[in-house]
Amino acid sequence: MSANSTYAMQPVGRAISGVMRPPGSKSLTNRALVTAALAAGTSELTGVLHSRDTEVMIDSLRRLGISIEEYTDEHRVVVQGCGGQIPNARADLWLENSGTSIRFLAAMCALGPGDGQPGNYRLDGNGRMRERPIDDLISALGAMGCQARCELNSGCPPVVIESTGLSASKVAIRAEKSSQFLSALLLASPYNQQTLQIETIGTMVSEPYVEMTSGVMAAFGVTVECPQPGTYIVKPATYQGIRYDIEPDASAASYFFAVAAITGGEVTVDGLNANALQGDVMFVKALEQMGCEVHWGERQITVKGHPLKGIEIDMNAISDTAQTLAVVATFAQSPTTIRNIAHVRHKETDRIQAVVTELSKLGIHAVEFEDGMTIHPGTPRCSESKPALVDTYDDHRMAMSFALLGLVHSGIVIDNPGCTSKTYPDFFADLARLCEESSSL
Ligand SMILES: O=C(O)C1=C[C@@H](OP(=O)(O)O)[C@@H](O)[C@H](O)C1
Ligand SMILES: C=C(OP(=O)(O)O)C(=O)O
Repeated sequence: MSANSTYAMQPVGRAISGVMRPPGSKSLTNRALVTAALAAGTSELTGVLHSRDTEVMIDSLRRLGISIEEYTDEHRVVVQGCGGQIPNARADLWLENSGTSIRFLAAMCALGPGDGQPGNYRLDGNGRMRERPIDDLISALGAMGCQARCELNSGCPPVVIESTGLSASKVAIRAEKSSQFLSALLLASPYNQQTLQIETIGTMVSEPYVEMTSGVMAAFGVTVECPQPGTYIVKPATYQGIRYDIEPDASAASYFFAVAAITGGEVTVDGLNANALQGDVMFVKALEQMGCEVHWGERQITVKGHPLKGIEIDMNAISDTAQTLAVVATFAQSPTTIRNIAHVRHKETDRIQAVVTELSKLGIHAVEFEDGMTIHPGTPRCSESKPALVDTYDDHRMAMSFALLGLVHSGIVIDNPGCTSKTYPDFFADLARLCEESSSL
């Protein structure tokens, strides 16, 4: 799909049922790539996501001198770890608009080449990335003994890191804008020269992602102690190369669960369960509150759609699914209010503003407030003969969530559908396949 194309959705006119397996988790793929790159020995990662966010990570790790073999058709990569000593002392890295990549790699670069010589690295991204904050992480890395700065003094990328390594016993990090700053520090922390105590300042957002980070680190042999909320202790250690299997992406799964919710069908997502490392599996609890039936299996989760009622919900912990829920909310019998997601204004776009703007353009009543939005039930003011173009703001989650509207209502056209390549290049093909297979059930 070219950047300028559009995708005209076709309403399905019936309940959609079926089984889906979304591609591998972006968050787990990018964590596992970093831990495998820093490990001693070889790692084999399976269930890997191949998308722009993981491509920029892999390309950057290679520029740092890490050897990575990709077997794209098998969703598998083999990584030769560097044991914590970055092979190349200089590199220019392009992270496009991948928050996980730029933040995790900034902390990794701060480890330097490990031979006493300074490493010199520059990390940059696209126009939107240059508006996404990173200064809280840069300050923490600076306090741990490296020269780290935002090149344009904007608090955002580009970032320049000069470092001979990290050595600190204690560091504080703000995690009110993004949990990725803390995750980045944790991922690099086993190679800090002393036992490191990290304290978070302020109220942390997106907390399940920090547990995910500890979970991946544990799989590669490093323990994160958490003696009390907001305190993390990591001892000097070396990740050990392993074979590691990545779960399907739970945020991507939210679109398929939503299909069941809005069409009254039954959709099963394979490869996820209540023990998943991804907090976003809990999106189905929001659907349950709205009236859906949820079955938690050992290796799958099923959502069955029923008439929906509006809810009040705090989505701080699962904010990547807030746009999905906002679209589902238009199908409910009463309004839904989503709160405590002010941090989503710093993502691929200002997601609160984008959702409210696009719903309002469609004639659906939606109200924006500082940390969330209220969505009223409604039907888009468009039809086959009078289609409506939904702006997606180069945000994959705007495209994937607003596509749902077009499964039920006529005339929904998604602008720049190719933006899903950030995390889910085959999204529209997979959605069409689910609908086709459902008709033959
Ligand atoms: O650590 C991660 O893998 C992520 C953390 C979240 O970001 P914030 O912590 O910035 O909310 C989430 O939105 C993002 O898609 C992935
Ligand atoms: C916010 C997202 O990504 P990132 O922060 O990794 O760019 C996302 O995938 O929704």
